[in-house]
Amino acid sequence: MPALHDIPAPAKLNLFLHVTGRRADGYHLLQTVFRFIDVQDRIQLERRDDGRVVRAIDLPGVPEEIDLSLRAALALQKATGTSYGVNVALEKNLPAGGGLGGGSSDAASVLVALNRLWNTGLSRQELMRIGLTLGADVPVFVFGQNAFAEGVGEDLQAVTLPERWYVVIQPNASVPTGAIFTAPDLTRDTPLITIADFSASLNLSSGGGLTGKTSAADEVGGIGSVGFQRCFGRNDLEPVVFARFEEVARVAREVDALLAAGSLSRPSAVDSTGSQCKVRMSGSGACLFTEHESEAKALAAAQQIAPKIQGVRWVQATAGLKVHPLLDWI
Ligand SMILES: C[C@@](CO)(OP(=O)(O)O)[C@H](O)COP(=O)(O)OP(=O)(O)OC[C@H]1O[C@@H](n2ccc(N)nc2=O)[C@H](O)[C@@H]1O
Ligand SMILES: Nc1ncnc2c1ncn2[C@@H]1O[C@H](COP(=O)(O)OP(=O)(O)O)[C@@H](O)[C@H]1O
Repeated sequence: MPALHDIPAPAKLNLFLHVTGRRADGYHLLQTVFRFIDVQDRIQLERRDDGRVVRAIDLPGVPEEIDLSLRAALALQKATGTSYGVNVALEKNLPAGGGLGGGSSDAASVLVALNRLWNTGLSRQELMRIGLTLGADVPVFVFGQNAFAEGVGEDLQAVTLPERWYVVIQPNASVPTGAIFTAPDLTRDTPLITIADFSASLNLSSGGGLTGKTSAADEVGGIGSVGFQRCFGRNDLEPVVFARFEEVARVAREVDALLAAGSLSRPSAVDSTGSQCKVRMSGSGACLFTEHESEAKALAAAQQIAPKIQGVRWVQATAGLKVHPLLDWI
């Protein structure tokens, strides 16, 4: 039977995440930059002639009915009327519910790969539309490029990001996304920003900016123009998560203390006072990350964090990706 092996489903980070409003259906309007990173789930797909969608490997804690990799296959079947089915074997490496979009990425990779295996011939736009019915984070993984996102996360513009490495830290907590978005203390009125505002915060002197031009803000602020990137924006979900999950708040405090003491290999960005940017949460958490200018610095930081901060589930140094590995599959 035709099959596709070792299909990657990479994680994402939200470099910042602003909640700017709320729609009538309860979904929130966001502004965020999604960056793909080089840690991934892997998927094997075997085509079936009997139309069944079968899970070939159990995923503990995730029943079949909610498994986004299977739901994606069913959604593509429904949209195209294909008579094919598939065996789906998911090698899960990404922490579930970590704010790294693992389930969404699995769904996107299944959509893109099955579109090939089933010869269904849908366009990227059509696959993104199906993805959005599965979750707000799915379209960006089908889009395939690092992106500035608006709407509920589906209105995407590609961005070119500088080469960076990250340390991703998973505290011992699982954060339910829905409950964080409905929290009464979530602020939903962060002022809108533009891509140019974000671009201006990048290290333009190394050619990593989105526009390639030095902004007035860099020249006035000074720091952006001397080879540093400035901390940009914030994650509005962070205070809500920190107030409810003490473990996440504790790990963030302890990483920040290492940063303030200069014990961590220097991250890539600084704030307006010249201090290192604080550790930041991705999505609705619980994962936290720091950003670094080189692989060596990220590896060194990960090695320092792992023994000094007790009780974390996962610490990983990883590269930011230029594009999604399946970008040219559509
Ligand atoms: C917060 C983010 C940031 O990238 O990432 P994660 O933490 O999930 O990785 C996403 O917006 C999450 O996307 P995703 O996980 O696909 O969300 P969905 O399954 O569609 O929705 C989960 C829950 O979050 C709420 N939700 C989600 C997205 C959004 N823009 N507004 C919302 O209010 C939904 O109402 C739902 O209760
Ligand atoms: N294939 C999948 N992998 C991981 N989680 C999944 C999957 N399918 C459904 N889920 C459910 O989605 C929730 C969110 O998972 P995930 O997308 O990995 O994290 P997040 O949305 O925080 O980035 C999980 O808690 C789990 O119940």
